Amino acid sequence: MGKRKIEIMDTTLRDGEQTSGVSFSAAEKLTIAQLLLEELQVDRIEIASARVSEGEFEGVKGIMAWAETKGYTDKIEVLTFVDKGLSIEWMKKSGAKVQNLLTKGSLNHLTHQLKKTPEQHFSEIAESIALANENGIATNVYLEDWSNGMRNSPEYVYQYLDFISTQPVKRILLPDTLGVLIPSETSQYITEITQKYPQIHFDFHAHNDYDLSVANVMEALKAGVHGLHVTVNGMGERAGNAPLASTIAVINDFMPEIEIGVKETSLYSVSKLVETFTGYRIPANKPIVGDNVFTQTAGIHADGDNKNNLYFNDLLPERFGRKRKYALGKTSGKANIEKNLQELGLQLNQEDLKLVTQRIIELGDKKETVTKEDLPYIISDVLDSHTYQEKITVESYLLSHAKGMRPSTTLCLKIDGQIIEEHAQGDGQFDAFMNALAKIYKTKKMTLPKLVDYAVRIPPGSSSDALCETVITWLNNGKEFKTRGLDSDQTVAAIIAAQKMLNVVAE
Ligand SMILES: CC(=O)SCCNC(=O)CCNC(=O)[C@H](O)C(C)(C)COP(=O)(O)OP(=O)(O)OC[C@H]1O[C@@H](n2cnc3c(N)ncnc32)[C@H](O)[C@@H]1OP(=O)(O)O
Repeated sequence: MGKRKIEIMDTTLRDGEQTSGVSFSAAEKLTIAQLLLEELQVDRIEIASARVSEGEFEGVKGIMAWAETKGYTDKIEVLTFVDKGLSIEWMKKSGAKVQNLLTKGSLNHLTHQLKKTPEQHFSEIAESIALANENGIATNVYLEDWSNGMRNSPEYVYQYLDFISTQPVKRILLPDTLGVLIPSETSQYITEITQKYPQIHFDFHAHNDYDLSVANVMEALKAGVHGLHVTVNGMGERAGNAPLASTIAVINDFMPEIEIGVKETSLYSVSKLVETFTGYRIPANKPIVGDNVFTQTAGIHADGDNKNNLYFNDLLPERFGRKRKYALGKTSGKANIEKNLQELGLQLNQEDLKLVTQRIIELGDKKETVTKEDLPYIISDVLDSHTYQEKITVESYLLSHAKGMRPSTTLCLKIDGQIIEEHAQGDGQFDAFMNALAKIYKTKKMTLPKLVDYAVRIPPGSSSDALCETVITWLNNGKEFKTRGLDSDQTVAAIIAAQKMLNVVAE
């Protein structure tokens, strides 16, 4: 049996823009429209609600001017209202050619919001459709609140469907407006409708209020719908719509009877672009597109991947233009570290690997993850520290930094088994630390090297809580040398570097 072709309609630019706080500029709408249709190759897009604003009008006009040059005008839709021709007038001026007319799919909404009878509503819908036709505009109809309509007023829904099936409409759009359906109900309602009206094209429009949008989409497809509405990153009013990326992956992996034309490899880049335009951050654990979803954290998983990719599933990151990562942290084992070393082209012997692993676990106790970019710094830090014997140790310290007061440090230093405590102020916390150190060295009649340079680096691509590397250049008896410290706190990293300096000089 041949595959059943399904239309994917992306409504990021209409329902996705109903995410609280999100508003696309006309230029952003055009860029996203172009990517959706040409890069991802979705079948149709809904780009605006009519009459919303001047900016929205300009956005639609811009997209329609581009669509004309490409022959895409019948793929681009605008949500309109039953409003005595106001929406049609707006569409005409903008150049849009397909209206998605918002009509009432439940008696509750019809009675309480529009305060009309079904007969009045149907007559006004027929007028809107006729007017659209006269103006060369095709019509799809939304049955708003259709899912509650099926639950509470099914006789009205069927009365509506009997009426609309006599009208020149292209598609009927069935929205679960409030995201209240569970999969078994979706299956039941859509099966009833598609069997009763086999000649009609139905789209299903899910919302994610119970996190059931993709499950409902699967049931809707099995029950015979011909199209689906989705948004990039699952954006949309309240909990959003069915997310494009997971919907596509689920269809490709679990529904071999369905054919879709969307390109999986472009899902991630489009998702990131929409994230940038909206400022609406993708949760790290969002399937397919979240930062963490292709990262193995547990040591046993990394080990299993070394042994025949035991912890892979069918969602291979490369399908979506992404790469698998192995996190470094307290749940790491040697395998995680080896995987990262391979990527960096580095090799360690077993003893050094153990030391580096231990250090990463210690760091993981302070910070959730250590990045691959941290690794070279950690290696040089760990391998440096076991090249000399520590004769002098910083036993404890108290750093203080308060508004209106000079930074100060209380320091306990252990020199040849003896603990000495000093307190000093300074221009910053590390300066205060060095001043306390100088006092101790003066008491012990020891010479302290001079600090000649202090450089702080964070590994490239790191976030604000990343490890920080401090490299200090010292001058001792006319010779310069460097020590480095690594920690998530900059002052602590400098203190680690200073402790190394004390031991280098003491050798
Ligand atoms: C499926 C969905 O997500 S539905 C989302 C639809 N999109 C939007 O609402 C976003 C765009 N909306 C807007 O910009 C504005 O609400 C407008 C331009 C449509 C109307 O603005 P206003 O005239 O200020 O009315 P307001 O927003 O207060 O109320 C909505 C009006 O639309 C009416 N309405 C509700 N559904 C429909 C419908 N399907 N067709 C026509 N009118 C409708 C309401 O009854 C109300 O009319 P009333 O003031 O006469 O009682």
